[in-house]
Amino acid sequence: MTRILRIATRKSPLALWQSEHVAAALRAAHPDLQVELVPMSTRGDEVLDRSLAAIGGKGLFLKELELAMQRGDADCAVHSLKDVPMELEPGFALPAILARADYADAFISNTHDGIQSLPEGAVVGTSSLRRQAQLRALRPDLRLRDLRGNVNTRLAKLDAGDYDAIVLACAGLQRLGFEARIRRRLVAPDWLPAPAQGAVAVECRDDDPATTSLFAALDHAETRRCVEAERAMNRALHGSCHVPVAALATLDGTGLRLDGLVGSAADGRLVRAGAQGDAPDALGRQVAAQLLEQGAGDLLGL
Ligand SMILES: NCc1[nH]cc(CCC(=O)O)c1CC(=O)O
Repeated sequence: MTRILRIATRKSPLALWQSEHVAAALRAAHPDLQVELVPMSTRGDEVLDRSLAAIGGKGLFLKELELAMQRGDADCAVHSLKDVPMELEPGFALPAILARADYADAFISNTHDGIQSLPEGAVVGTSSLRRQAQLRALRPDLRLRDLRGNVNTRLAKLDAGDYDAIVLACAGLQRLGFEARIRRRLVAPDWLPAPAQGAVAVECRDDDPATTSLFAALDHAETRRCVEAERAMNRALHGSCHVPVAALATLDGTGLRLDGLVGSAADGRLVRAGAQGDAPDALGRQVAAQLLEQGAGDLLGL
């Protein structure tokens, strides 16, 4: 009998793209498997009039999908890993982390080439405290305005003239065919992405070995090592995707390198740290300790 595997997914164009991407990889790895999407709405999608930081609560984009898995209405869920809380809900696991796409943030504008060439007092749209802190550090004069909604909505608000520029993740833009809108990739040393940005993860119940085993073929070991280091750093800072914490781990012949920063969205103060190592978890905790030594706790209100 062919097994049917149901993937719970949010309904945004990006979430659907990512879930289709996972479905295609699953079908390729398991030709007999019948894969279906179960599109659902989450609280993070529905509450658009307040910033995510203001709504608070972890896992705003996950809860409804997890309930569907617990009810047995879906076997797994697909997420942008950067939206997944550092501590998973008990009873769940991440059986696959797919190969990372572009990790960088993108500067997007119809009129300007980069952050430094924006005119004095220009209006930049982003609701991310991490992006706000880094913008303030580079350009204290900018006027930062909230910008919520899915990628397509945010681009439409830029085009409507509400902002001089906005900042979005390159990965989402590339996945949705908007690569041409990227005016500049924002990269180190000036700029770091969110922990796990650009990585897609599959979540399932941890008591479901039949589903878990299907995903072994999709897991990308190098990406997993990098995002584990980034998430371990954020976890040690008690971070979520709604705090001004940025991190990027890279792998080369000599091992892992992790760079992190913590900032203040209010005044643009930033503290930075970086180290090399082999064990992702220990490296993440080491860089977090260095950040705390330099005063990150004050910036995070710890
Ligand atoms: N918080 C929203 C979110 N979650 C994941 C992505 C796309 C990038 C990714 O896969 O990491 C985005 C949009 C954005 O930040 O521009």
